[in-house]
Amino acid sequence: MVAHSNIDYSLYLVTSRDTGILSPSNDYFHILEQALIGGVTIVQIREKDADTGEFIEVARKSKEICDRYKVPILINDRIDIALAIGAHGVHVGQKDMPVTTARRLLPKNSIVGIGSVWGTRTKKLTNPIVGVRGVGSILRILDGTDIKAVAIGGVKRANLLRTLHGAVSPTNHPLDGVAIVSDIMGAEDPRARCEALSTTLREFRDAFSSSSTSAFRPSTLTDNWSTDSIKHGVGELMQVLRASNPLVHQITNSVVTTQSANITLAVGGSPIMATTPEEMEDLAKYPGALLINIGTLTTENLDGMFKAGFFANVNKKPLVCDPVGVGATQFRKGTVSELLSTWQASVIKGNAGELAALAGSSEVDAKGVDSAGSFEDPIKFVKNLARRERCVIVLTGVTDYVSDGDRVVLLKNGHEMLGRITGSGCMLGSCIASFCGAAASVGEDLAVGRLVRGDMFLGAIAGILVLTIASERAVARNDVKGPGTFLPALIDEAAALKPEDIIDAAKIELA
Ligand SMILES: Nc1ncnc2c1ncn2[C@@H]1O[C@H](COP(=O)(O)OP(=O)(O)OP(=O)(O)O)[C@@H](O)[C@H]1O
Ligand SMILES: Cc1ncsc1CCO
Repeated sequence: MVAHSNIDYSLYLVTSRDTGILSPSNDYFHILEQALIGGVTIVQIREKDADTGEFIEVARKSKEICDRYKVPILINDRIDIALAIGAHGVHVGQKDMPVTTARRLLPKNSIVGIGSVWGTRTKKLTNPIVGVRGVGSILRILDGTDIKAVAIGGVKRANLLRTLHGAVSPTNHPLDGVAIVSDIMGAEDPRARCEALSTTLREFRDAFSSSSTSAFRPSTLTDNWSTDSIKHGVGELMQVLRASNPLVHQITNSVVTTQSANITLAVGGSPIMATTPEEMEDLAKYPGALLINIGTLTTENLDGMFKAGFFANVNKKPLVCDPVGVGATQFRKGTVSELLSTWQASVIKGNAGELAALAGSSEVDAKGVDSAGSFEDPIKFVKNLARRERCVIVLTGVTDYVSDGDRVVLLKNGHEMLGRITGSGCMLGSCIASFCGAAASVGEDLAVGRLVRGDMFLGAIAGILVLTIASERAVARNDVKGPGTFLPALIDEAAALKPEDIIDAAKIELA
């Protein structure tokens, strides 16, 4: 923690002369200068093993370089050295001080480091990993203060946008910056690395400040949205999906794999049900979307889920998460929490039991993969959860609720026959992923500074309307006698559905 005013903390370099970190072709002072040219906004000199004389020497020379670029310099831990070289401040590591205490004790213009966000190579972790979502909760405690906060621990180019996106409180309090060691000090080209980091920071800030609510709202529906504009938007997206035929990569459960692949084909997507971790990076390069459904979770298929989601974020692809049965066991709960701390979902869908478990609410119980109740105020629930998880939330049931944290849409189509076959929720996940893939294919203009291309809110609504309206049409057929004949008829009706059918049949309410 340091006390200083008017400092831009956004790209905060913490130095290291550890030969295990520095790339062999680069000299420490060269790296520092290149990093400053590349856009570092503040430097903290950290020396692990140097004696006082050597520390002063390194600090003095580093300050000369920082002064040339008018970038403030802080010294780690050593007030004497900070005073000796005329540094702008000192970083005093108050290791275990809780943020609530820091909030009370810290002087004006202080800064706290929140971490570790990710694992890190630079030190043995003394702080537990708080995870990106954990940073958001800590930032909330700093609401109403002028204490600045930077995220520390394992932040790097590959996870920077995900870190910035996720590390925002539900009250919309963002980070002031990120502290980075090895991703800069160990880079082959530290200047290029810092330029890339600065660009991401700037683009995120612009996207964040240009949005009336929050930068995670990946939606094109304007403030003039209406049930009509939604219906027409969905109709257009149906055409886009059939024309663009996006790859819909699904890691799903063994109960529903075939019917999920078939419903994906019916709505216009191209399914691939690949689970092996080694394939995830390549698959993420194709345009389309990813669905992760934990219905038959095993320790073996977890690695693929972590990797697939990570690469989906890197490529700004829609990621739909279906936390099937998350309330049923501790294993599922722990795993979903870890998955959501690692990657950012674009849409999370679940029934009341699943979403209550995810939110840590005891209001609705789960009965295995089914829900045993409903929320008293589902509108408030989905809105709050969307804000906390920083994505679109779909709560399924007789009425489906969709929220982006700002708006809530109620969708009242569907038939009770959907509750009489297994995997209707899972097929809904496939439909949502397919439509989000279509939305991404026309959403390039929404991608800058955001973690996903395209309008995920409309994608989620489209997936629900298509499946539920197809279910109504299937039940109305003479050849459908019960759940057994319903399933193939549902797939047929989804394949035959036209945009006009949505416009005629959609039952939409705006909350
Ligand atoms: N009784 C009903 N009336 C209308 N629609 C329904 C009904 N039951 C389910 N649905 C629709 O079915 C879709 C799936 O929702 P549901 O809540 O059944 O998922 P789920 O419990 O996750 O399913 P599963 O575990 O079988 O995959 C939603 O779009 C929902 O609107
Ligand atoms: C029945 C069932 N069990 C695990 S996944 C699944 C499919 C519906 O969610």
